[in-house]
Amino acid sequence: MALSAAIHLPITSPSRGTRLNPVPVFRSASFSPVSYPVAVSIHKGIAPRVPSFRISMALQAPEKNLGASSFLDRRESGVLHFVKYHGLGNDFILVDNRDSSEPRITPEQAVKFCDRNFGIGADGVIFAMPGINGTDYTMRIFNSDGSEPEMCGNGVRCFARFIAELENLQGKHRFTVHTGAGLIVPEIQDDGKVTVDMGEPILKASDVPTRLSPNKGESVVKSELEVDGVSWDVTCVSMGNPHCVTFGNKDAQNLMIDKLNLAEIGPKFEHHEMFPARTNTEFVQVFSKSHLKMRVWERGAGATLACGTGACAVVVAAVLEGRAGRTCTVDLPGGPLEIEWRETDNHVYMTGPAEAVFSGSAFL
Ligand SMILES: N[C@@H](CCC[C@H](N)C(=O)O)C(=O)O
Repeated sequence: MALSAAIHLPITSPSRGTRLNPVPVFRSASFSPVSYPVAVSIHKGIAPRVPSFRISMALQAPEKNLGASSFLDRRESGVLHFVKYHGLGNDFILVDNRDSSEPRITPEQAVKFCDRNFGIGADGVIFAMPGINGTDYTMRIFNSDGSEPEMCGNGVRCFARFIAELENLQGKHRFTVHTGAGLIVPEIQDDGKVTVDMGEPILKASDVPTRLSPNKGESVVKSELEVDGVSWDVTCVSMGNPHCVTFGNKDAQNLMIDKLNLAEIGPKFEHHEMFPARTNTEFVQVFSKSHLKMRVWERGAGATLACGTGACAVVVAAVLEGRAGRTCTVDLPGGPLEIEWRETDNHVYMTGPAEAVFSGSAFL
């Protein structure tokens, strides 16, 4: 006998301040001889303002003896609850790790979860951990290749929004976050955007690190770097993580960045012998003293739609090369970031969006 089944897929939009304790996507199914609601919660729309809607449909299901302990219940013990966020398309799996200073998953598992075909799909996994040295929280991140970078600009904006949801905070909020790049201070604005005090850029060549010889004090500014038979002009900046910024090469003084074959040239910069810790690379086009456009090849993640630390490094490099002022809009494939390298404290400030996309549970 076939049963009539009503399936409701509530795609909810909790109001601002709804606790976002990651909840499993899959819940047990309860059955009766006549109809059964299957509560498959797709936690889409964690962020406010995402419209909620409901899908109902009827289907014919074969009669089965599905007891209280279903396959999905049994798998509950071996799952990772997560929330997926993005900052201008640079996307991350956020994990509530506030009860432990050990990441809940290994770098190898992070590689699997970041896979866009065989996993959840992301540029990295970010762990929200207890603070140390008097900070509110610690942020750690694994790139999609499993390596662990010191910092992530778009990631820390997502991190701030994630913490606000976990802690049920509303409106303007500021956190102190310990990272591999030291103290980072994100502040959620009234409009939901996040402004981050990214600290001071590091310019000393050996600290970036780069093996290129310093040519401006201890820094490397508009130096020649041979990549694949082409001589590029590069400036090396660390925002806690290493960046190599280029505005052109000997053949093309002003890059037309849309024409670049990033997948071909990017890895050659990333693995260049002049960068002992590998590097992120930004290719930049200047529209005006306050408007730049960049594409990025990220260390450990490849071509991404945005890179926050990269946009900061680009403005620092543009100022050092005399191409731009200290306050710029930087266009990235995923959208714009506002960057200021403040003269008074030498800190770089980044402002941009961060959005929750969905929550779920992944099998470990
Ligand atoms: N996308 C990030 C940077 C993430 C780390 C980077 N891939 C590295 O290895 O340094 C950002 O927004 O800053």
